[in-house]
Amino acid sequence: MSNPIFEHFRMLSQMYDGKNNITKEIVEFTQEKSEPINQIQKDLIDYTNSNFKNNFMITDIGQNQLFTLLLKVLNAKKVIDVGVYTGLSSLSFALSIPDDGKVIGLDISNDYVEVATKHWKLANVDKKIQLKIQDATKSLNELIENGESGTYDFIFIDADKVSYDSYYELSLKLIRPGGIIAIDNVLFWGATTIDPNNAKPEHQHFFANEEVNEMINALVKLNDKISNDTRVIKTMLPLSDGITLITKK
Ligand SMILES: C[S@@+](CC[C@H](N)C(=O)[O-])C[C@H]1O[C@@H](n2cnc3c(N)ncnc32)[C@H](O)[C@@H]1O
Repeated sequence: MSNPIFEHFRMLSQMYDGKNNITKEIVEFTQEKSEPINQIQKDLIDYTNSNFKNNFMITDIGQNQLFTLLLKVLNAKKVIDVGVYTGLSSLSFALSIPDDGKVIGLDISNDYVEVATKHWKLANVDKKIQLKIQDATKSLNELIENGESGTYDFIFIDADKVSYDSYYELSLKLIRPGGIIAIDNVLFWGATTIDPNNAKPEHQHFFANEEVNEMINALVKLNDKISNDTRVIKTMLPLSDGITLITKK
């Protein structure tokens, strides 16, 4: 897998390892002091890190600890995972919901299904996860057409950045009153906080790739839209690569 965009992302993720001026040691400290993840979650992280060059895509431990807490508080039974990858977020969701709960996992790629399902089976939660492999916008529209609007407790958005606005609008339809939508990568290694026209020389690398630029633009627009969106209550957390939590008014 020598996709040039992956190499660019790898460089960015290495440069911004101590994200948001919080050192790696501090981040690890917060994770150690939080609800522990289980051995299968740890194995899945290790397996992904050792076997996939695009391992920067996996959610981190702190995010999954947050999901565990939020799902318990919400008494969640129905969850949508928009962007499954090797299956960590779906695994965390499935572990946090009751036996009759369900996680709808949406991904466009078959490349990671085997790894994901293997770990879901090992954790004995595979029956709670329903995977749909096609464009996530199409899947979200299908859920709406199936009459599932207003029935989901939690929706995590972590797939194609340029499509985030569509995911957001469709999620607003699918989420129940009091449910939470979580949007990942809202900081994008800090790029969304920088004005490209006044970027310092050390930040120029963010805008050096057209495809990455398109993603940054989409995220900047969505961050602005959500911050002015009177339909919702929101909070942007500098956790991991930035995560915005949203509930409908
Ligand atoms: C950042 S990863 C998700 C990480 C995952 N949530 C985790 O916990 O590790 C993004 C995923 O979105 C998928 N993806 C990209 N474009 C998509 C699209 N248009 N529809 C559905 N999935 C898409 C990719 O195949 C990739 O697996």
